[in-house]
Parts: sequence; C-alpha cells; structure tokens
Amino acid sequence: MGKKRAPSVQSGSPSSISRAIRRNDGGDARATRRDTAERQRKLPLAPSTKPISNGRQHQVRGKKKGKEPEPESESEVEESEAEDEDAEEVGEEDEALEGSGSDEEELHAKDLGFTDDNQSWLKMKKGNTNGLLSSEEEVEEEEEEDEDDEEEEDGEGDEADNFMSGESEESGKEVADEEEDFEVGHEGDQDEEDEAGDEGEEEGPRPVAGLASGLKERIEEVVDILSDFRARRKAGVARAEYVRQLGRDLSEHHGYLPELTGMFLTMLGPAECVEFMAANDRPRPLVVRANTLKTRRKDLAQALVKRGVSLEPLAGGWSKVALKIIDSQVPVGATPEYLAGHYILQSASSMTPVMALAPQPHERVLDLSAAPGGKASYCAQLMKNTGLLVANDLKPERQKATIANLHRLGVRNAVVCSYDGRRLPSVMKGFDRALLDAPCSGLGIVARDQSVKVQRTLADVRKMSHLQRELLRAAVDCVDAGSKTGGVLVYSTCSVAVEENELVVDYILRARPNVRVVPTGLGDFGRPGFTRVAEHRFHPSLALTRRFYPHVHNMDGFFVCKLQKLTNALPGKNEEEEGAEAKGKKRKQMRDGGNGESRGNETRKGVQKGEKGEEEAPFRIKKKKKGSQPQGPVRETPQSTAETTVAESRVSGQATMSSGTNSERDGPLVEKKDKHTRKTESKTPKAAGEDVVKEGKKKSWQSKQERGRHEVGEGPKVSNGERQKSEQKSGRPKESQGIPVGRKGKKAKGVMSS
Ligand SMILES: C[S@@+](CC[C@H](N)C(=O)[O-])C[C@H]1O[C@@H](n2cnc3c(N)ncnc32)[C@H](O)[C@@H]1O
Repeated sequence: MGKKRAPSVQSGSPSSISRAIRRNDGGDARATRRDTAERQRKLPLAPSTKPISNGRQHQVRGKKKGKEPEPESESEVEESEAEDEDAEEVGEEDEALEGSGSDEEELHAKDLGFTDDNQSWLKMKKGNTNGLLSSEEEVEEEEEEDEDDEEEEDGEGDEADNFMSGESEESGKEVADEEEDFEVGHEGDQDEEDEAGDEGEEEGPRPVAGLASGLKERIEEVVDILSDFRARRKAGVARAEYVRQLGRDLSEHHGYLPELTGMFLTMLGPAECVEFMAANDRPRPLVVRANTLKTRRKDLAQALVKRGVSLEPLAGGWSKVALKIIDSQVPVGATPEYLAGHYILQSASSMTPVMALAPQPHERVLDLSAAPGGKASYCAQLMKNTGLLVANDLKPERQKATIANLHRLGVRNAVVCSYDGRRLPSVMKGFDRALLDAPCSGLGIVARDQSVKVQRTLADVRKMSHLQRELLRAAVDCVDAGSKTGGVLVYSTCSVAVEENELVVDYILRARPNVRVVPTGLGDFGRPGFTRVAEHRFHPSLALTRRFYPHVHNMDGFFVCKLQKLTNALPGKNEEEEGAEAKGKKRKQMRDGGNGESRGNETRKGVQKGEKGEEEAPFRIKKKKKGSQPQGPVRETPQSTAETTVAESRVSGQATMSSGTNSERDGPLVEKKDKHTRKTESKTPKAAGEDVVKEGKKKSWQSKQERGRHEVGEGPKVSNGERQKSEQKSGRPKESQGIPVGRKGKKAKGVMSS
C-alpha cells in the first residue's frame, strides 16, 4: 500500500476531485505522525469471558492497573445555532464503544485480498426476537382514524408541542392523563379500575403513604406494585400516584430532570425505565472497528493481542469487523495500529446505520452530518474507496477531525464540505444513498455523558426534532430515486426520544410521500420502532425501524430507519409550497393508502405526465445563491492543498496534546475505560429490505403497495449475501458515476480543500 500519496480527502475543483478519486494509493502514512502522546493512558477493562486466541498468539488477560475504568469515549454535546433556526444541536461523537460490521465487510475484505476466515468468530446466532412494544398489529382501525385527525391538525411543530407534555389538545380523543401516558405501550399495564382513584392531576410532591422510606427500596416496591397493580395496590391509591412517586424517586436516584424521567417512563414503562436508567449509569463496552481498507480483523486482533489487549468479537456475530476490547495493557487509542489507521474506536450502535445504508462500491453517497467521520469512514470502507463519498457537516471546525480521521484511515474517495445540511439539495443532489446521522439530544448516550441528565430538556428535544425534520427532508431530496443501485437513505440518532425518531420519520412520510420505510437489513437485531406511544399513532411501517437500548443490547441508545425513495417527484407541490388547505387534503390522500399509496401509477423513475412536482435532475450542483452561503470555510485557492495539510496537522496536534484522547472524536477527547462486559443481545442480521424494495421496483405500483403492506412486521427475506450479489450485479459502471460538478466547471462551494 501507499506507493504514492494522494490526498485522502478530496476537494477543490470537481475535476480535481474526479482525478483524485481515481487515484489509487494508500496515502495515509502521515496519519501515523499524529496523535501520539495524548493517548498514553491505558484502558483497564473487565476480564474477558471469551477471549480471542489465534493459535500462535497468547491472549493477554488484562489486569486491573488500579485505575477505575473510564467510559470508552466521550460524548460530545454541542450546540449550534443554524442561521435561521433556533435549533440547538447536540452533536454526538460516536466513535466509542461497540462495533459492528456486516456481510458487506466480509465481501469487501475478500475483494481486497483480505479474508477473515475464523468462522468461529463470525458464526451468527439466531437470536430470539425482541418483543414488539408496539407493532403493526397494535394499530387498530380507530387508531388510524386518530392519525388522520392528527394529520389534519398538525403543523410542523404541533406534534412536538403535544408530545409527552400532558397537554394534548386533541378533541374527540381522551386526553392522555398522566396515568394513561405512563401505561401506553406496555401490554397488561392498562388497568381501568384505578380511574376512580385518580384524583391527582395537579403536581406536587405528595409521597404515597406506606411505602419504603429508602429511595432504592421504594423504587423497587413501586415497580413491583405497578407490575401487578390490581393485586398489589394499596386501597385508595391511584396508579398515577404510584407512577408520580416513581418518577420523583427515579429522578432523584439517578439524577435526571424529572421531565426526562417522565418521558422515559412514558416510553418504557416503570420496570424497563428503571433498567434503562440503571444501564445509563454503567459504561458500555469499548469496541473497535477494523478498517478493512488497510487490514483484516483477524490480523488486527493478533496485532492487538500481542500488545496486551484482550478482546473478542461481538456477541451474536452480527459484525465481522468489530472487536470488543475487554482489557488492555496499552492505550487502545494510541497503538501503532491505531495510528496507522487499522482501526477506529466506534460504538456498535454507530455502526448499525451504516450497515443499514449498505453503501456499495462506485456509488455516490452523501453523509449530511458527518463530523467527525466515524460513519463516513465506515461508508468509505464498504465502498472500497471507490465512487464518491461526500462527507458534509455544518461545522467547519468539526470537519477538521473528519479530515484527520479520513486521512488516518486511508479514505480516498471522500469530499469533505461544510454546508447547512438543510440547504444541500440546492447545492447537490442525485446521490445513490444518503445518511443522516442527525444532530440530536444525545438521550441514548447518557452513559457517555452524564450531563445530559440535567442539561437536556423536553424543549431541547422539541427543537432537535424540528431541525431533524428539516434535515431529513433535505436528505430525501438529495437522493436520486432513479439510482440503479440505491435510491435509499438512512436516518439515525443517538437518542431514544420518540420525538426525535418515530415522530420525525412519521413526519417525513407525510412531507415526502415519495419515500417509504423499508427494513433496515439488520434483521431482528434491535427492537422495532414504536407505532404507538402516549397519544401518538404512527404509520405501521415504523415497526420496520430499529431501536437499540443500553439495557437491552448493552449498546448506546440508537434509532435507525431506512427509507426508500420511490420517485424523484412529489405527487403534488412541495409541502412547503402548499397552502394549509392543500396540505390537509394531500395528507389525507396519502394516509388513505398508507405511505404513498395514493400515488396512483407513478413509476419509480418519474411521474405521470401532467403531475405536479419537480423532477430532480441527476447529480448536479447548483450555483450558490446569494445569501445561501455554506457556513464552512471554502478553501478553493491553489494553495488549498497545503492549507489542508496544515489544518490536518493542527488537528493532529490538538489531539496529541490531549492525553489519552480518542481521536475519533472531535477536539480533545477523553479515552474512557470500561469494565462492563455484559454481552449484547445481538441478533443475526439477515435482512435485506433493500432487496425487497428492489424487487418491488420492477413491478407495478399496485404490487409495491401490496408488498409494502406485507413487509410491515415481517422478517427479512433476503440474505445479505444475496443482497450483495444483486446490488453488485446492478452496480453502475464507473464511467457513469456522477461527479459533483459546478456549472461550467466551477468548483463546488463549501468544499473543503485538501
Ligand atoms: C451525531 S453527530 C454526527 C456524527 C457522525 N455521523 C459520525 O458518525 O462521526 C451530528 C452532527 O451534525 C452536525 N450538524 C448539526 N446541524 C447541522 C446542519 N444543520 N447541517 C449539517 N450538519 C449539522 C453537527 O455538527 C454534528 O457533527
């Protein structure tokens, strides 16, 4: 590798981007010059239960070095004001804990001449299916009606305003009182007999009499009572009183803002909420992702074992590139292998969106919010450094870390730029795939950042939800539905809040009825998304989305949704352009047939003549309008290459100075130790929802509708291997790859130079 060195992050003029993309070198050795002294700390971790032993290598079981384990990674919570938005962003830095991989990785490795043939590592377990908290079946006719009602009334922020607030204004529907809220989604929890006793609508710390005085004991006691309320309740005490008591106690015990506890209770129910909060007080395992652009997992494992790292593959075998670090004699973020870009610290949860996206070689892939590049680099890995990866992020300063990481990992097919993601469709579109790993509240990564417990509010969650909707709209608009290989996008967050997840997806199904939810391809790994929670009733296809929880999967809380774009045109004017009247009509129309079912006989590649809606041109970059300047610095001068090199060095320098950092993260990072070795409840990913969709593309719209209905709640139908084959067969030839080209060869604005 690395006969000659090319910039791993492309920029400048489109033609130079194009040229650079075609270069074929390893060019990342310089990454090893960076990030050294900072990572001198060790990562004492819990003892291995299933260490890797590769025959010749003796596993070194880690010994505690007298230091307390640190969380694997820092969770960065950052806020940004995005020009016209008050949306507070909370950026997750998610190269940390567990890892994942995919069949794509294996295939990729083979193509590169790397194989990971230790099948015992990779054997997938058929996991039991996690129970659906809410599923298609749960959505009844009357709920559909409720949905329609909601649609009629909603504005962009209406749902948000009502959500979890206890301020539902829905008429004709029973107002969700606290008692009801806390029970939604938990089968068997809904008792009617307590209605009479529920007089406690007004808030106030009125302790339920007769309960244990100790906090912990009282929590246990109340959970126990609520688990069989009818039998265990004290006479005259309403369920709501117990729930309120529990909320207060949990908030105090775990140190959360009460409103957050209320949200979790609503979503998870009493018993599970307790587990969730307890899990948030434990660190997640440290996981690394082998960078198959440079090595194979087996070789990496051997090298790390030699250095005194105790590791093992992830439980369930769902990743072929991830290694869980059990213990280490050396700082995992500062080994020569790390510095050489042979791996990245990345949480398992963080890998799932990329697995779902399944970017293919030679495709054009967009990561709308890429910094610091954890998922983008995984995309490049799956793309085998071919095609084009546009790694965008609002914040130029965060993109320095992206550039550094992409360099270190030997990524050569990336363009790094810095636009407000919401404006990207006016800059470039026509991508085969897009990833929106959205800025979020970080309510899934509390274990990494305990400050979230008191700093995040429901108001923040609402703000994030608003920004997320706008970004998701943009993501949809950037994707080319006519892509021969893709036409898909993935939406993910590191939040467990319904408002940032299902509500956002439910919104996009209305705002962009030319998309539909498809299986993630992660099989039964993860829990299905909610289709109902509190007063909300979501489209049944939300059950195809996946949720990951710390207390269930021993992973960061994460949400993953895969969407297929069916047509480039909307069956009507863009929502933004519509008047309120038309809005309601269209929504009703869409809803009547489920997601997009009212789209008549549109074909996937376009719309029927006479139908309104903009047909998107294939990949193009529009000339930037005045006033829509990207926020990022645009280095377009001939000196830009040198500048970026310097910038990169500066980034490295910063990282180097911050001792023990995890350089996957932006800015000074704290490498955290972990002794938590609980196994994940990983399930075998065997789905290929995309295949199902692809198959659907060939058939009539009506057939698609039928199939769409059939897919909901149904397991995956096609193996990843089959998906790979089918996707690769249809892979577009290199010549036809679109390269972002500005008008008359002008450079793309916002592109960071290298
Ligand atoms: C969860 S982090 C992304 C992590 C990244 N995908 C990774 O795997 O390394 C969210 C990112 O969204 C970025 N962001 C926030 N608002 C944005 C906007 N309007 N447009 C584009 N990116 C935005 C933040 O700067 C932050 O880096």
